[in-house]
Amino acid sequence: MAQHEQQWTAVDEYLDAALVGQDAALTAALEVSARQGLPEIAVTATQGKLLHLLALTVGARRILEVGSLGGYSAIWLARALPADGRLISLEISPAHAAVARANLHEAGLEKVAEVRTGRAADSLAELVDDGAEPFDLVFIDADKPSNPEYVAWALKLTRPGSLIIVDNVVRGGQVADAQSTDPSVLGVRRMHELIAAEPRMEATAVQTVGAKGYDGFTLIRVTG
Ligand SMILES: C[S@@+](CC[C@H](N)C(=O)[O-])C[C@H]1O[C@@H](n2cnc3c(N)ncnc32)[C@H](O)[C@@H]1O
Ligand SMILES: [Mg+2]
Repeated sequence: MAQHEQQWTAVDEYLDAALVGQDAALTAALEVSARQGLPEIAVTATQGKLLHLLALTVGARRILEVGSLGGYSAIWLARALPADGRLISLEISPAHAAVARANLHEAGLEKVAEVRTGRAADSLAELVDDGAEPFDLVFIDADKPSNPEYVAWALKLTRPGSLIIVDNVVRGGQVADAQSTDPSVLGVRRMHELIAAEPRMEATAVQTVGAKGYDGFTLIRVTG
């Protein structure tokens, strides 16, 4: 690991200890996910807590997540919901979805959180067809080439004032490379073009470093 990456990880460890703390359900969720062979690509603890605090700050009652993996970020988000709130998380892999459901159950969140298996594009279309109530917060963290599509669906499934958060938009800095042919970089760049051209969205992005490397979030407020 390069020296700056060691430092980012050390700072994440310090921040976890200083501000986040240990949590049995979240630790267990990561342990179970690793044991089941899921890739270690969940958000970090400091990022999970950021999602949690943002959901509390917008008073989210309904949260939509695209990309569950083992349910780690879903636990952080669902814990911000009131008792009658709802989190729907979309996951293509039946194996990942099963781990996420078990982890949400172990965290005592099975009454508010649901994992739907299938291609997110299909599940999102179903939510629109079913006339789902608008979501207050959407967290997009699945296959990056589909980001433009996911943001377009999220706009249909939210209301003015909703917050949409997209993970992994910096990609180690590759996002700034206009010549990149990487499908994930292209997905993020096209998503930003779509947002910039959409009068019903206002957005910014933050670059992040930490235990999971150099990346970032795009934050979108739905304005109309
Ligand atoms: C980065 S992981 C999600 C991490 C999770 N949000 C967390 O931080 O704990 C991305 C997930 O998206 C899922 N995924 C990939 N393509 C998908 C698709 N087309 N529809 C739904 N889920 C998809 C993957 O199987 C994987 O579990
Ligand atoms: Mg991510």
